[in-house]
Amino acid sequence: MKQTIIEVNNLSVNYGNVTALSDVNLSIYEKEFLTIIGPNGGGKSTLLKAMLGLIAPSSGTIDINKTSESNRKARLGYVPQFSNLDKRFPITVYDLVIMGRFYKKIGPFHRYTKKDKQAAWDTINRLGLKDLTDRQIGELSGGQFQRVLVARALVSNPHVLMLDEPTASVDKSSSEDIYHLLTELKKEMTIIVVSHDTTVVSSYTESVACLNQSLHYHGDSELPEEVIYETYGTNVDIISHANKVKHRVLTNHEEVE
Ligand SMILES: Nc1ncnc2c1ncn2[C@@H]1O[C@H](COP(=O)(O)OP(=O)(O)OP(=O)(O)O)[C@@H](O)[C@H]1O
Repeated sequence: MKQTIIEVNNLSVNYGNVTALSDVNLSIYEKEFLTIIGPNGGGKSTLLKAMLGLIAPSSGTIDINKTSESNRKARLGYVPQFSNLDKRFPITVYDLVIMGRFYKKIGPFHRYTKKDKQAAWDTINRLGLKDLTDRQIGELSGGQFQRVLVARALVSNPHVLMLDEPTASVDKSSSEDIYHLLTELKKEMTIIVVSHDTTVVSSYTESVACLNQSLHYHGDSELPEEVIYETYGTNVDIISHANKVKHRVLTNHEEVE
C-alpha cells in the first residue's frame, strides 16, 4: 500500500487581508509524481513554501511523515522559481551545488566535509554537469541553470523534490530533458511540480491537483474539462500544441499536429 509522505490538513494561509489558501486538504504519497496547477496568484508557491516550513499556516496543519525506508522524517528538496533568482551573483556551478548541503545546522565558519564534497561531485556527475563545474552561473543557458538548481536540491538526498515552475524559463528541448530527469528521479523520490500552465500536465505525471485558493481537484491526470474551467475561469487556453512535452491533459481531446 502507498504510504503518505506529506499530509496537508485544513490549511489556510493569509497575508494580511489576502487569503492565499483556504481550507486545503491534500495527501501526497511516496514516489508519486504530482503536478499542482492553477492560475497566477492561485496560491501554488504559498503551498510549497508552507510545506517547506518557510511560511506558517494561519490555520490547519502540515505533517511531514517518516519514510517507509527509515525511521526519519522525509527530507524535502526545493527548486525555487527561476525568475526569482539573480544569475549575476558571482558563484560557480560547483559552489551553488554544494550549497545544497546547507540543510544541516551549521555555524558561521562552516567548512564542507569530505562527505559534502563527495555528495556534490556525485550529483554533478549524475546530472551531466561535470564540464560546467567551474563556470559562473551567469554564463549558463536557461536549461543548464535549471539543471544546476535541481542538482543543488538533490545534493541533500531528499525524499521529496519540489519544483516551482521548472520549465517556465527554458526552451522546449530543455523542458523535455527536465521531465526525463524527473521521471528517472521519481523511481527514488516523490516529485511535486508546480505550474500555472496546464500544458505541463505531461504524460509523466501520475496525478494532478488544481489549486485556486482552495483545492478544486486532486486525482488522475486525465483532467475533466469542467475542473479546468472551475479552477481557471473560462478564459483559459487549455491545450498548447506548441509544447512538445508529451501530455494527456483532457478527456475528449484530439491531438492536432
Ligand atoms: N509575501 C506576500 N505578501 C503578501 N501577499 C502575498 C505574498 N506572497 C504571495 N502573496 C499573495 O498571495 C496570493 C498567492 O500567491 P502565490 O505566489 O502563492 O501564487 P502562485 O499560484 O504561486 O502564483 P504564480 O503562478 O503567479 O507564481 C497572491 O494573491 C499573492 O499576491
